[in-house]
Amino acid sequence: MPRFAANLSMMFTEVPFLDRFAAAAAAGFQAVEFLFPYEHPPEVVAGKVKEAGLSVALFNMPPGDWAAGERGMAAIPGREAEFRENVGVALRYARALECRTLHGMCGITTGMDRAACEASFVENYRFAADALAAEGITLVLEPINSRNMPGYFVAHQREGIALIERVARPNVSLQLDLYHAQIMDGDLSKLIEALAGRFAHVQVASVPDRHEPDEGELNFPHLFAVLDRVGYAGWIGCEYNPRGETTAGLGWFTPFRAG
Ligand SMILES: O=C(O)C(=O)[C@@H](O)CO
Ligand SMILES: [Mg+2]
Repeated sequence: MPRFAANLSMMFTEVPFLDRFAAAAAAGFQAVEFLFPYEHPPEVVAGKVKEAGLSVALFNMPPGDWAAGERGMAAIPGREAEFRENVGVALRYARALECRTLHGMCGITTGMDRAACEASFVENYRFAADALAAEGITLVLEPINSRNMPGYFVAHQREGIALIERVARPNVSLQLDLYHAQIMDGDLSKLIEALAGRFAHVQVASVPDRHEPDEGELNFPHLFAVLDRVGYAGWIGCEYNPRGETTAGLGWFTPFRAG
């Protein structure tokens, strides 16, 4: 049975960030994920998580200057000191939120020397993985489609796997976002089977419009069954932009609600 985490950066945006935890719980979610919690102190976010009785499935390490177009720095040569400092920041939040999976965004690497970017990525991910291992935290790498994020360091799932193999740390894994995977790779049933055991987090949204997983070119009941069949027992993040009001679009979730 798939287990879904509401993505609070995209869902329940009718209310301020700190109120989205209660809204997700009221809608029947038992877990949440979000991009960045850093505008609020860790203990404040942790209080909201606790009050709502939720688990935090995933969040991202600080990405640099998001408003200026930065999308992480794990693969940006020259930004190693900042990346490493951010490991400490993310770790403080992960401890407070009891979150065991962190996504380290890599950056836009257009025009940069690929070998230098890969070398920086491997060293940065090793550093982060070693720091997080002591806390039982897994670091995940997410390939992101080149239509929504042109120039992002990694766009294809198998490219992500090859990079993870180079990092060679047991607590580094793939974040399999089926929205990006469909756009860049396709053949999702076989892809999930081929990657089974090598992804630690899954995300979903319809393709091409990134809405609820009940429309578009993907057959979600089938894909959820494939994830079950290959033994994936982790969270599935609902990283979609609701078509309208968030709760009005949750019909697809009714069969999966707990209780
Ligand atoms: O865009 C996505 O997909 C994500 O999962 C984000 O964490 C990265 O922008
Ligand atoms: Mg994603």
